[in-house]
Amino acid sequence: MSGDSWALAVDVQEATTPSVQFDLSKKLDRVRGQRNLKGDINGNILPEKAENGSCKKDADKMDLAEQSLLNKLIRRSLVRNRNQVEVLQRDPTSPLYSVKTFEELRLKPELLKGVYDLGFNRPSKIQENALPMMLAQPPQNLIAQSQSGTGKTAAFSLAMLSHVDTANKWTQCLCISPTYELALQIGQVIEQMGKFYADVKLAYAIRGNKVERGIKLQEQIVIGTPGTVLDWCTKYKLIDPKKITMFVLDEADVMIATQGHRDQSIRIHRMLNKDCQMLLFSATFEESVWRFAEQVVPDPNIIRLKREEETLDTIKQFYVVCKEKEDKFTALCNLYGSLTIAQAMIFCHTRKMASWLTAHLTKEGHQVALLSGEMTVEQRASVIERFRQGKEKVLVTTNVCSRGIDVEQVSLVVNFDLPVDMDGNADNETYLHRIGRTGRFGRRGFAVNMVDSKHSMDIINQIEMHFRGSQNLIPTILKKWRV
Ligand SMILES: Nc1ncnc2c1ncn2[C@@H]1O[C@H](COP(=O)(O)OP(=O)(O)OP(=O)(O)O)[C@@H](O)[C@H]1O
Repeated sequence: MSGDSWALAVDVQEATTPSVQFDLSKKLDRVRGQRNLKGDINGNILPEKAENGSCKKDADKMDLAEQSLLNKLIRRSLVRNRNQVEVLQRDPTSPLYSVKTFEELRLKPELLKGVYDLGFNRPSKIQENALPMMLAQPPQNLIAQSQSGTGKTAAFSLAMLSHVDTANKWTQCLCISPTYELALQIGQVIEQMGKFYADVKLAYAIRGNKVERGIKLQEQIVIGTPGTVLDWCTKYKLIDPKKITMFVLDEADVMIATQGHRDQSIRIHRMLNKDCQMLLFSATFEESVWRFAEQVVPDPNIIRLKREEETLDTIKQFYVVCKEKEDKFTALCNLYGSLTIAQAMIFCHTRKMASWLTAHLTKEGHQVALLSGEMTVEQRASVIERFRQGKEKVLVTTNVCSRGIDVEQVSLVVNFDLPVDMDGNADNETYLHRIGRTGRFGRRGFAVNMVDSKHSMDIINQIEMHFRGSQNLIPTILKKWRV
């Protein structure tokens, strides 16, 4: 790899507080004037006079310097994470801001206890706005958009828990989500929040869950993936769809836009009563999907973000220019120190690429976990659980994990392959969901994108253009730093 083959794109001004910014900007100014770079173990970038050394030597020095800089940014940001949530919840421009307390949202005492037990002090903006709409009488439909990691799952989980009539021993709330992992995770949130509400019961309609045909479920809430939920309603007759009074679509845009999911979701929807309350949530809604949702959901309340509000400015985004796959691998190895400061997720386009990358990282002596679609559900559940517990610090995966997965400690997301749609164009929605695996609920996060061709440079440019807005300019965040 030559010294010019890749460069870490760092926007120091965006990524640091004013005092740090000054410090690092000065370093960058010095760095920009030099060809050869060297970093010390404290993450300081030291300029060095040009020598007659080989390209390899130059590259090594630059790698160390760039890696050190990123390590330093991440370490600093993690230290600042501690008070971040409280500060943001007092900032009216933040998606975490609210004027109300949980008490003012009139939650049942059992649920208030559950919320506080989880360590939540105040609701986020989406929770404050959506909960009164979801709990209003007569019931109202809702299509709601809020940035990744801002508490949507908690919001609709509280709505379902508040909605059920515990005297009735049949399924009243049905929630569907696109993946097995996500359904499990939502179920865990409901279980935690409902910990002090003993009479509410929950069932998981997910692959591998053994059930007896024809015996109606007594659980008031069912959470599952569309195929299994459909089977439980039709083939196994465990749920009477006519008795469902609250229907939640999580990651609603993908449920509508992906053909298999859409067909199944529509079939489930058609079986429900006309007056069943419908709640659709996602961090992203492409224009056409939004229009479709408005047609399907009668007279909905709408909570919608402006394009420029969709990105979180607590997630700092970079890109690394590489030549090819092997070069990306070298760049990734150079960043490995940054990946393991907290936890990291690395996204690949295909299962094959994810396996290749995992095998190569392992061969280099790095400890990484792999989660991809061809694994059994038991294997997938075990991998995600180990990652959640921090047993593995780096998870290599595909789009199967791009949405919803909530692991607080993830401080870095790497797009080893940039997200593209079937036509090879930028998949802006997936990009936002992938990087949203970090920066959860006000925490700071980093996203590093690997660019290895003119095509992938075009993709980055398309993503920049898509999210360009007056407030939150991705181009200013995705500035390239070339040495
Ligand atoms: N009011 C709150 N106070 C503190 N933490 C909260 C609050 N609400 C949610 N959280 C935490 O914030 C994290 C993100 O919440 P959640 O998973 O509900 O976000 P989301 O909007 O559904 O994310 P995504 O768009 O990725 O699906 C979780 O760890 C959750 O426990």
